[in-house]
Amino acid sequence: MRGDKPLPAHAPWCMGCGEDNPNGLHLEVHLHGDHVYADLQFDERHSGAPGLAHGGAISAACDDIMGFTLWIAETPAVTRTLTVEYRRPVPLHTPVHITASLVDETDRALFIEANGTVGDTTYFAAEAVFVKVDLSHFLRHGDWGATADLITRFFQAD
Ligand SMILES: CCCCCCCCCCCC(=O)SCCNC(=O)CCNC(=O)[C@H](O)C(C)(C)COP(=O)(O)OP(=O)(O)OC[C@H]1O[C@@H](n2cnc3c(N)ncnc32)[C@H](O)[C@@H]1OP(=O)(O)O
Repeated sequence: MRGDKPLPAHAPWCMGCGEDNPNGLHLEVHLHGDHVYADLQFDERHSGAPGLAHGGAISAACDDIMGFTLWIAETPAVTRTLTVEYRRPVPLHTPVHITASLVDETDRALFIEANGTVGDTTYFAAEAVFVKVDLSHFLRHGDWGATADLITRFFQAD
């Protein structure tokens, strides 16, 4: 059983967890046992209907935290499908606890679930399939320096 451990952001400008992205969600993700978690509050940068979080922002939070189960799976992978069930509207400036865990795995695919709660109530839940990729996936689209930084962040939490 792994202890509680902070994980590094995917990248400084990552919209989900990057510390340098002024409009990001700034997720601070921890590994705890067989799951990862973060506590966040949506604000006006993430609003949809007045006073409520945008569905896309909620989806982004799910996608990003699921991207931290890669430390559990110990493999790079990217989102192939993501389904979000929006059970209740999420008010801005409200503490949300979000968790994600790896529920199954094949040679190429990771099956991941996420859950967002306010208090004891689930406000949203998500399922995703991530497909394992090798590092060339990132090198094809990012510059070498940024990709090296990504790889360093991925392995520094070991
Ligand atoms: C340093 C690291 C840091 C890691 C840092 C990670 C950062 C994460 C950030 C958060 C997450 C993101 O935002 S990720 C960004 C959003 N996602 C993307 O940009 C991905 C775009 N899509 C792609 O690049 C591509 O479609 C891939 C790589 C996902 C897959 O391409 P492909 O390899 O040609 O795909 P394909 O052959 O069809 O499928 C591969 C295998 O997966 C299986 N598969 C595919 N879909 C499914 C499915 N729904 N359910 C079951 N299995 C499936 C197939 O059967 C196949 O198995 P078999 O027949 O081989 O057995």
